[in-house]
Amino acid sequence: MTPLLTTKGLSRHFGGLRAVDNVDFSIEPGEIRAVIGPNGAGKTTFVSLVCGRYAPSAGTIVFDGEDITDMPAHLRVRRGIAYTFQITSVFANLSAYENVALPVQRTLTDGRSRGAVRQGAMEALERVGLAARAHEQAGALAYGHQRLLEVAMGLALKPRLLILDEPTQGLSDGEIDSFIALVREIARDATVLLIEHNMQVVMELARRITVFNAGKILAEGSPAEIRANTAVQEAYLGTAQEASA
Ligand SMILES: Nc1ncnc2c1ncn2[C@@H]1O[C@H](COP(=O)(O)OP(=O)(O)OP(=O)(O)O)[C@@H](O)[C@H]1O
Repeated sequence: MTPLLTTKGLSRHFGGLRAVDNVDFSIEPGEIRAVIGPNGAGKTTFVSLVCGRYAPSAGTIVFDGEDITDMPAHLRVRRGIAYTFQITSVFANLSAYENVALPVQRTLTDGRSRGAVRQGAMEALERVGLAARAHEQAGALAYGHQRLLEVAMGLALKPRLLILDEPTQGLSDGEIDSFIALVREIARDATVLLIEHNMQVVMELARRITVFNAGKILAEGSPAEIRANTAVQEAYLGTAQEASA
C-alpha cells in the first residue's frame, strides 16, 4: 500500500537542540498510529512540521504523493491535514456551533452558503456528541466537552489525516472510554495520528506505535512488540511506571 504520509530525514533544530533529528516515518491510509515518548522527545515538534506550523531544518514531507515540505499550513489543511492542539484552543466567547462553523467555512469553496456551513458544522458536532450543546458558549462547556469540541473542529475540516495531540489529557475515565469509541469511528474514513501519554488509550487504539526519544524514532511496532521492547521500557514505560507509582 502507498503510504499516506512519509517523512525522510526530517529535522528541526532550535539553536543547538535537535528537537526532531533525521526522522524517517510513514503512515498507511486508514491506520490509527500512536506516537509516544517521554516529555521533550520531539513529538509535538514532529507533528508541527507535518502540519506546517514549523518549517523543517532539513528533510522532506510527502503527503499523498505530493511533496508538501515547503507548502504553507493553510494549503496543507486543504489537502486534508488537520491538527488539534495539545492545549485547549477553542474560542471561549463563541458558541460551540460557531467554533465548528469557522473551520467548515475554510473547506467550502462555493461561496460559503449558510446551509452548507450549518450542515457541516452540525454533522461534526453530532459525531462527537455535542449537537445538543451547539448554542452553548464554548468557554462555559465542561473541560471534557471542550476537548471534544476541538476534535469536532478538526473533523469539520473533513481531514484525511487527523492529528490529535494529547487529546485525553484531563478527561475522566468515562470520557476516555467514549473518546476511544469516537477515534475508532473517525478512523473509518480518516487516518489518525495520535500523540498520547495514556497507555491504555494507546494500547487499545493503535495498530502500530512509534516511540520517540531525544528527537529520534527509538522503536516502532505493534502494541505487543512495543510492550516487549526493553529499550522502550527503559526510555519511557519504566519512567511512566515510576511516575504513577
Ligand atoms: N519553539 C521552540 N523553541 C525552542 N525549543 C523548543 C520549541 N519547541 C520545542 N522546543 C524544545 O524541543 C524539544 C522537543 O519538544 P516537544 O514539545 O516537541 O516534545 P514532546 O515530545 O511533544 O513533549 P511533551 O510530551 O512534553 O509534549 C524540547 O526540548 C522543547 O523544549
